[in-house]
Amino acid sequence: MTATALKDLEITDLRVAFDGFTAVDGAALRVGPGDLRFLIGPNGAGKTTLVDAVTGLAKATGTVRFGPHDLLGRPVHRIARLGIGRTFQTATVFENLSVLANLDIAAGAARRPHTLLRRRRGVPEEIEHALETTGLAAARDRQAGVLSHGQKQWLEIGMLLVQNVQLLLLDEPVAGMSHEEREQTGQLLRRIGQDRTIVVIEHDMDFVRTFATSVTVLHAGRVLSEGTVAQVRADPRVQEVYLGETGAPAGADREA
Ligand SMILES: Nc1ncnc2c1ncn2[C@@H]1O[C@H](COP(=O)(O)OP(=O)(O)OP(=O)(O)O)[C@@H](O)[C@H]1O
Repeated sequence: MTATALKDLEITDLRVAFDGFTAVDGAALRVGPGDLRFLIGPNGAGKTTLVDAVTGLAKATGTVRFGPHDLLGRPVHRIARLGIGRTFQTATVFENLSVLANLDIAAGAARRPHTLLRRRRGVPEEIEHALETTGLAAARDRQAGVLSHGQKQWLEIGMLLVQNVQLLLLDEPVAGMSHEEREQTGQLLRRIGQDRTIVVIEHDMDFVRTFATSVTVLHAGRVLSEGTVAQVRADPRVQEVYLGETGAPAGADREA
């Protein structure tokens, strides 16, 4: 297996059912590092459920592999230990703690017990690096609760970076962000996506157009179309169920 394939996410025939309702119905996709993949589609298409299945939160059948590892059937914490992390639509940071403390706790989850016991002087290198990468270096001593919406999302991404996450699944990271924050988030994803595998669920088509290198369109739990932004926008099936001829999402309650 090549170094790149070691970080490939490969999903085949994925199915998730809730009480007889099939939310993901045979979805398949493959994505590797350096490819900023966006997962788009109407409300209820199964995007979040697909990510839940990859991260162990939803019971699924089919296969989900990350590099050499089969993920289905593994508990959430074991999947996390394989270097797989996600963010949710609402950032989950410790609001009463500083940015630095949040990163330290996240890094602690990935440290070995003997390293945890050792007294540490200064800020560990991986935390310093995450502060720089996410643009939060100047905000390191601020309480997470007073950060802007965008900064909280970046902190959450930073918390994944210090855990050395190699596959990131992000659920609508720019929802509620200012234009400038969106731009900064896109640049951040480009930076960290060079050597990590990233899948972003997104409704904001301006953001998708600017930053996606490839797009998977999900509809009714299946992959309807896949390709570059231009290719999926030109696909009549995508126009019919989601984007329309103007490229604006239909059937999504958030506007681009
Ligand atoms: N725990 C659950 N129990 C029952 N049905 C669920 C559950 N989670 C999701 N569903 C249903 O599965 C379908 C897919 O939901 P999902 O949240 O994955 O869609 P989505 O594409 O992420 O939508 P959105 O863009 O609105 O976030 C929906 O019809 C939803 O109501």
